[in-house]
Amino acid sequence: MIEVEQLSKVYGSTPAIQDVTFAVEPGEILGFLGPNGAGKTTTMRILTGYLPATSGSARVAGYDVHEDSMAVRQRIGYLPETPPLYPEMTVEGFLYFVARIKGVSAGDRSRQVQSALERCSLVEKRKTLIRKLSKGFRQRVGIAQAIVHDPPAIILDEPTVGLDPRQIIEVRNLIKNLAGTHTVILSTHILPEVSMTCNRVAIINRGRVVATNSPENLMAQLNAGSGYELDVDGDVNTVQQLVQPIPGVRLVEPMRIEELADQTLTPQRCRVRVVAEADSDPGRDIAAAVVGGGLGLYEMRRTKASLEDVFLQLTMTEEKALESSAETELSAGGEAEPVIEDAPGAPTAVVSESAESEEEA
Ligand SMILES: Nc1ncnc2c1ncn2[C@@H]1O[C@H](COP(=O)(O)OP(=O)(O)OP(=O)(O)O)[C@@H](O)[C@H]1O
Repeated sequence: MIEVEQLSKVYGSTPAIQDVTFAVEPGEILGFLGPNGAGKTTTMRILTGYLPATSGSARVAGYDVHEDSMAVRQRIGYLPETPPLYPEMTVEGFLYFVARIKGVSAGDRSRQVQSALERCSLVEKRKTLIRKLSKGFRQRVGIAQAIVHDPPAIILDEPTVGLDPRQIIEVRNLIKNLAGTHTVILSTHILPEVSMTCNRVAIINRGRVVATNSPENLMAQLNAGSGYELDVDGDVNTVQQLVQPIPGVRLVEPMRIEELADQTLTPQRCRVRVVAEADSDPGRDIAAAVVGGGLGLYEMRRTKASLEDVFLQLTMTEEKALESSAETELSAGGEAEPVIEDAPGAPTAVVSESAESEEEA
């Protein structure tokens, strides 16, 4: 349904994405996952026909996004990070308006608008002015405008940013319900969003796709190690100095505030996550190092490898490879790092030779 091959975009002299290749099968939800600035929005905007690529090709339902951009726009629903809503229109009036400009025939409009209202749980708000809606409801209107013309493909860019936890659950359920009847790309930097909503994930880092697969296969493919969570009477730096050198330890990092169930931390106490190398079990040595270093160990528990571990492993692998490739290039002109992909890439026609900045199609 969606095929992206060797897609690149250069802004001025800055490459935003390079040789991005992936495919999304009909009915599938693909999580497009990457840190800030990785190139997600650039890829989504090329796919939706709003931005020309510098090279490579992308097709939606068989139509080239550059050559047949009108056909693509009719077959794709797009929720940008900031949905383009008209605040002075009612929800229903806005959806009728979008249906009309997306080419839904007059005879079908009423049925399609009603269907979008129902799918997005907006029936009770149909007569409400958009400016009077909460952010969560506005996001639903954003999704409703993306699906009102019943497109086979839907692209959602960071659909849950800024929502409260209850709204996040509702929007994720709504997205899951689109699977099967629609092909969805969900662009996000939120890892749990991908595990909860998507059957496949493409990880993008620094403009390059570094892996595409199901989350489970990615973990198996990379043989990601398990890990530990530690609650320590000591500061993070000291824990890192004690634990990082232990054989079998890949990474020691502080846990983020939102992952912590309580707020009992003081400057003298920290929680850290330790990611272990595959096929290693350094738990005993970690406990001994912490206690032997004079720190109190309140709690230590095993954790299973997560998508986050895979993400860290992939992005760290690439950063290390980039560093070593830069070093090699300085001395001898070396090769770039390998990437892990299940979709074979093939060189394709150049879409546009221009290296423009900030322009739109
Ligand atoms: N119009 C532009 N002109 C110049 N550079 C740009 C432009 N838009 C994006 N970039 C650069 O291209 C790279 C990719 O940006 P992009 O917005 O696609 O990333 P992203 O993964 O969507 O990030 P975020 O999650 O922060 O939105 C970044 O380095 C960004 O600074």
